[in-house]
Amino acid sequence: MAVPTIALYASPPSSVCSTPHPCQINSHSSSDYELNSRSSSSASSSASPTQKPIVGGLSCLFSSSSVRHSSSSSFNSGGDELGSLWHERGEDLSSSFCYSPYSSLGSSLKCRDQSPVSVFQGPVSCSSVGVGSSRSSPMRISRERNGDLHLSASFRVSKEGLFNGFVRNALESCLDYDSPSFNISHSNGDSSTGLLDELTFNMEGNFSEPYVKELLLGAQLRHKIFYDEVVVKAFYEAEKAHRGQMRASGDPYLQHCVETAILLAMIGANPTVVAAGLLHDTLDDSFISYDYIFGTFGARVADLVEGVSKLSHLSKLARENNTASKTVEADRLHTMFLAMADARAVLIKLADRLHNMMTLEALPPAKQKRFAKETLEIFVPLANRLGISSWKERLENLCFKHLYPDQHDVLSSKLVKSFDEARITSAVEKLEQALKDGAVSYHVLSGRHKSLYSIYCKMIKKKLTMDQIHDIHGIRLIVENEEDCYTALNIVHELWPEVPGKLKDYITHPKFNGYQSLHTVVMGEDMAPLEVQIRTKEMHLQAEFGFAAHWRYKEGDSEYSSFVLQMVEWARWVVTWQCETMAKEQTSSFGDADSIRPPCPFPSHSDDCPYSYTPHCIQDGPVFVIMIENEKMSVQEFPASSTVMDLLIRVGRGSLRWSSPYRFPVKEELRPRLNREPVDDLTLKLKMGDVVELTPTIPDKSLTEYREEIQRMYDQGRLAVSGSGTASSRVGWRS
Ligand SMILES: Nc1nc2c(ncn2[C@@H]2O[C@H](COP(=O)(O)OP(=O)(O)OP(=O)(O)O)[C@@H](O)[C@H]2O)c(=O)[nH]1
Ligand SMILES: Nc1ncnc2c1ncn2[C@@H]1O[C@H](COP(=O)(O)OP(=O)(O)OP(=O)(O)O)[C@@H](O)[C@H]1O
Repeated sequence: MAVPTIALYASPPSSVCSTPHPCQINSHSSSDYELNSRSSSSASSSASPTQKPIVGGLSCLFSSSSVRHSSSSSFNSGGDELGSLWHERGEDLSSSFCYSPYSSLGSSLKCRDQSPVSVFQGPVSCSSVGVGSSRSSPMRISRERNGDLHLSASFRVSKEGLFNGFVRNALESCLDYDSPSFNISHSNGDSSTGLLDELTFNMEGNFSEPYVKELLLGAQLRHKIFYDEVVVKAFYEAEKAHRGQMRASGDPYLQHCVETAILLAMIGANPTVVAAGLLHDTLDDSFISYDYIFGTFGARVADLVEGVSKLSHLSKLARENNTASKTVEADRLHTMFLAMADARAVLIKLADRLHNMMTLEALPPAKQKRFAKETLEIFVPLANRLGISSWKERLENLCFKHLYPDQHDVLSSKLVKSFDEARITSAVEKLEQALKDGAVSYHVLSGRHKSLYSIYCKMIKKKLTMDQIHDIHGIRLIVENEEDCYTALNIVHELWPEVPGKLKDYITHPKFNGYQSLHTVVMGEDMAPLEVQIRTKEMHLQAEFGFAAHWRYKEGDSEYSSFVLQMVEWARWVVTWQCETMAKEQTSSFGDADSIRPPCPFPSHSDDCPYSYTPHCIQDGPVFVIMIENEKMSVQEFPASSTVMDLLIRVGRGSLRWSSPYRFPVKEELRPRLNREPVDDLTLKLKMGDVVELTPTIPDKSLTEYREEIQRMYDQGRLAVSGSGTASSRVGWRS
């Protein structure tokens, strides 16, 4: 059988996988990589596990046909062109896998009342187990030291164990994030429960179409948060706002809002965030105003929706200007996204994009590629930095599929044979028993499949065939102390034969970034390679949050300012806090958090704490602003307290003509615009995420004068008006 090769011609972002962009490697160059796989045609028809539609929490979504609403019209979102999409498949290939050691356990896990889960990338993650064999969710597996195997719940256990101390302290400093169900801010800054009364309304009769009710009931089946009064009310408002609007697929626009909100609920977002998720497009795409949302839901929801709208605007600007294709600017963009908006607005934007990517099929191929490229450049790094590994992997895999369909098909067909969920499950069980026998206690024992895109990047980066990648199946063990690491390593090597030359002792010889862990590769079941990582909880914290944080490791050799690091760290805390606290009722029964208390409590780290951050870094850190000059967009970095004048000076427009109070351009058209408003005061301080537009350089005449001149020319007959055509085609120069 002919061995297909991967043609390498497109570009994953260097900022995410520190892999050379495939586009930097010529197609069919010497670095073509053999996959030893079946042909891509057979790939596409085979039932690859990688081709299972992976929908995370969406696996038990009601079928779109049940809510299909016939209309041929489509609505184009203002904030994000993708807003006009919806595809009834609603799900797509992801190389995240759901594997369940006990099928009965797996099938018994219902999506209903899905517990919120932490969003952190880490040894374990979860989302609901698919209902029905063909729909599985991204999933990792873990075992606690008490031996209980957890699927969704296990995630909570490990994170609770590792981070509860941080979270508990974070709670005290982040009261701002309380659910509006209990605490809604009024415009005067007061908080009260007064609005709750207003929120009570009769759902019956509010919905003009039966599908609307079905949508809500479907969401409620998926997650109990959709019974929350604020969420139901947001659903109702979103329905009113988007009534009659359709996606390109012909499905109701509301469905996209609901699915975005479900994605958020599945990672543990609270009612405020889920409500904002439902309303996320209303400012851009409907008659609803900020004030209305503010008055109806309070400041928190309104600010989040506004934050998402701003992010949509910026991402559209970036997409149109291809800004994020430049590494430095992309990096600034990512930081700006995190810094300018509440991290939860970024979460909502990510959920919105994930659902849009899952339904990309409705767009023409050229647009699919454009959005996939932007997603890889902007949104995947954001998900990576926030530590939402399940979304990151799904976004990556979807981008991979649209940007490099041939490579994707080849690789996924190969993986039909390689991925073996049961292999990891059985390895986890075997090691667990051996650890018990050897009296080695542990905090977390977890396993994961490497994602399709991650495998692809690694093949390219290291010039490997797929068979040479040894960590497609991996398990990770977190133990109490260093001694246990080595004891556990011996146990692993007694269980399975070691692959020579693959043992790495980063405990005795830490990596330059401080990363510590023991790595070994063994020949596991069926003599397939299995990577085992063993570390202590402190080493793990360092690997997740410290200098050796996984997101930085994945982004490669980029240099980050301390500001960038602080922003990312802060955003990660906020997001984790958000999701952890929402799971309070779930977490109480799990784990002994105190046994793994982090070195110092969040948010007041000690000076030398490796996980420290400065909460108010925004005030001293640089400011990133979007500058649009001659219709070109760039992301500029300025020191704190810089003004509009500083920006003008940088671009060579800070001449006396601009700065003198007497010679400030009188004409509005000639003034720089700050967030769409003409600037009167050039000493205005720039803020993170500001958009500064510079008008075309017209040295002496204002646009008004030009208009007057054109009018004069017209009056003098130098401008001809043709007798036919549309208004826009009627005026032309007469030679
Ligand atoms: N967080 C974090 N994880 C790391 C770091 N370095 C390595 N890892 C993890 O350890 C795994 C294997 O790293 P190594 O044993 O050094 O292997 P390698 O030389 O990069 O290449 P392979 O052996 O081909 O995987 C990676 O896939 C990561 O999961 C780091 O600096 N930070
Ligand atoms: N052996 C393992 N057991 C459990 N989780 C792992 C293991 N190796 C990596 N992970 C986790 O799996 C997630 C996905 O990692 P991924 O496989 O994409 O990259 P990586 O293994 O960290 O790096 P690379 O591709 O450079 O080898 C990360 O959260 C990572 O920490």
